[in-house]
Amino acid sequence: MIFRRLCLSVARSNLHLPTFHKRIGGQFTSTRSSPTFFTQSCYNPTSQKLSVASRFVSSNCEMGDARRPLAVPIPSLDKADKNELLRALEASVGSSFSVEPLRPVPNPLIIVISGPSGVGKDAVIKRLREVKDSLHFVVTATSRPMRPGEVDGKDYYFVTKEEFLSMVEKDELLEYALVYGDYKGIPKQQIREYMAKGYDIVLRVDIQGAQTLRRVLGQSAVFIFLVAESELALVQRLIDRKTETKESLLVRIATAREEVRHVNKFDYVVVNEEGQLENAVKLVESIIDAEKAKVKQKAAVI
Ligand SMILES: Nc1ncnc2c1ncn2[C@@H]1O[C@H](COP(=O)(O)OP(=O)(O)OP(=O)(O)O)[C@@H](O)[C@H]1O
Repeated sequence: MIFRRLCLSVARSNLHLPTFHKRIGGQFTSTRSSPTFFTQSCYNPTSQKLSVASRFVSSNCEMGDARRPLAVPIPSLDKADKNELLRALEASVGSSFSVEPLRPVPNPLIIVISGPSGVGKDAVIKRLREVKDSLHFVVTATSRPMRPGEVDGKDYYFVTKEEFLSMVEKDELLEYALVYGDYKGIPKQQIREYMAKGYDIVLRVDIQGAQTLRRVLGQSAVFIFLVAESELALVQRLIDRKTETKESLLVRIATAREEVRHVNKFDYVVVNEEGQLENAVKLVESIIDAEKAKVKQKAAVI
């Protein structure tokens, strides 16, 4: 009888080998252990007897797999050495504890930062650059003249109108627009390259650009609308920047009035309050962190 039971155990164990999960190149694979690797026994609470199928897993247990008490002795928790305890627990549950991250690898994220002229998009991005290193800030191509202090290839790619139109022709831009008489556009190749390296991508666009990107990317990107605490604060900021003529100042103010109405097309709104740049940056960081922690990840394809 005992011999028959042992044979049954052995035969069944070949169908119920413990499965070990390994991750190779971002994919999960399952590997079955060799039947000689594993030792487990089964406790029969009714008879108080142990039936041991040495060196094999027995599927002949009468209790649920996860909760059944096992014959592998677990040392006392307050006295045992941690490694010894871990080994005993592994033997009891039937597999070694994996060091693979339990969180799935997050997809690269595209973050679109937009808002009216003068609200502080550049200022927020400049600070984000300093505090968060997993981000790639896409360098926009523009046909507008360089402002004092700006660096070609860092702040923008400064190109002529002809060069810009040639990029449009070759479909090299994700989005482009004519803004206050100058072209601005986002090179696709740069995004692809950095997403492939695992970076999250930050795009800085005006409202017009954000609307186009929403059409192109839909819900596959995160859209953040930056606002000042009031219209007055925004105008004062533009005046203080001293980059505008009287005419362009008036155009920017009129445009800003229209633009704030588009806030409901964005996913998040962040107030960049006077003297509180740091708070705005922190909120943008938190938005990115929360998006990266989402179970259902966005998956942008450029
Ligand atoms: N929280 C803040 N408090 C005070 N000043 C700020 C704040 N944020 C930005 N500024 C200043 O406001 C001015 C406008 O900011 P910035 O140039 O970053 O705006 P922008 O949205 O990028 O404008 P544009 O779209 O016209 O390029 C700058 O002089 C900047 O230093």
